[in-house]
Amino acid sequence: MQKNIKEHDFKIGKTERNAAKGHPSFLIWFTGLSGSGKSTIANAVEQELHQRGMHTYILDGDNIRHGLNSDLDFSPDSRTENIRRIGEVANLMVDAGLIVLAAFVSPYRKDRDLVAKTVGNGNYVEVYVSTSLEECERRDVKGLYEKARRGEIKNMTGISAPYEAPENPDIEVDHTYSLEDSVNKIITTIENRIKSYPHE
Ligand SMILES: Nc1ncnc2c1ncn2[C@@H]1O[C@H](COP(=O)(O)OS(=O)(=O)O)[C@@H](OP(=O)(O)O)[C@H]1O
Ligand SMILES: Nc1ncnc2c1ncn2[C@@H]1O[C@H](COP(=O)(O)OP(=O)(O)O)[C@@H](O)[C@H]1O
Repeated sequence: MQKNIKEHDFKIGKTERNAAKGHPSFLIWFTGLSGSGKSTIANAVEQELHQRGMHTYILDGDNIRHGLNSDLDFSPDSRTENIRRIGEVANLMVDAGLIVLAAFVSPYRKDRDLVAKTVGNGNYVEVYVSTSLEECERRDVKGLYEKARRGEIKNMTGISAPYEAPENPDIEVDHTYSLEDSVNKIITTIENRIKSYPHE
């Protein structure tokens, strides 16, 4: 499909852009059930990074499922395509020099693995928000679980569609963590990650 396409050798690359911004760029991927806290935690982590002068961007359902992926539903194939496209977008943003925070249910392990491969494993930090289904249902932020239990929503993750938990996430937080504790745990890991990058 991609025959006859040759990449141009541009002179300004990720290395130059990271040097200009003063920090490395990578992807922080939040996965977990609906209502587990992905967006809330990603938002708080972004605020913390922003305060430290870092260049960030959040990808989540609001800016992706209403726009780029508005043609996709919640069937298994659509979810896979949703995550594949998001991985490609995140890769461009990481290449552009941003610390990207992505908050998606992303229920399939193979799809998350593809994202990690797309951005490069060294540029992928997986955060598993492992809040239990029971707690997510208790919160029922959007009323989706109640509808799913009534059979009004098909393919609801955790009820009538699968969620494959990460086997080896870089970070795991759940509802026993306060928001502040979750943010601190993630920021500590990110800071260590940044220190381990070669100074460019
Ligand atoms: N069937 C079903 N299953 C799960 N979630 C559903 C469903 N229908 C709608 N929603 C709402 O859509 C949000 C999940 O979208 P994602 O793009 O993150 O899903 S996925 O990664 O493609 O599985 C999810 O948002 P969050 O609550 O922010 O996770 C839900 O609000
Ligand atoms: N410790 C916590 N960490 C994150 N969110 C929490 C916590 N305790 C309660 N919440 C609430 O749970 C809900 C999580 O919703 P949201 O962040 O939209 O989840 P998701 O993006 O995974 O669907 C929010 O209303 C948030 O205020």
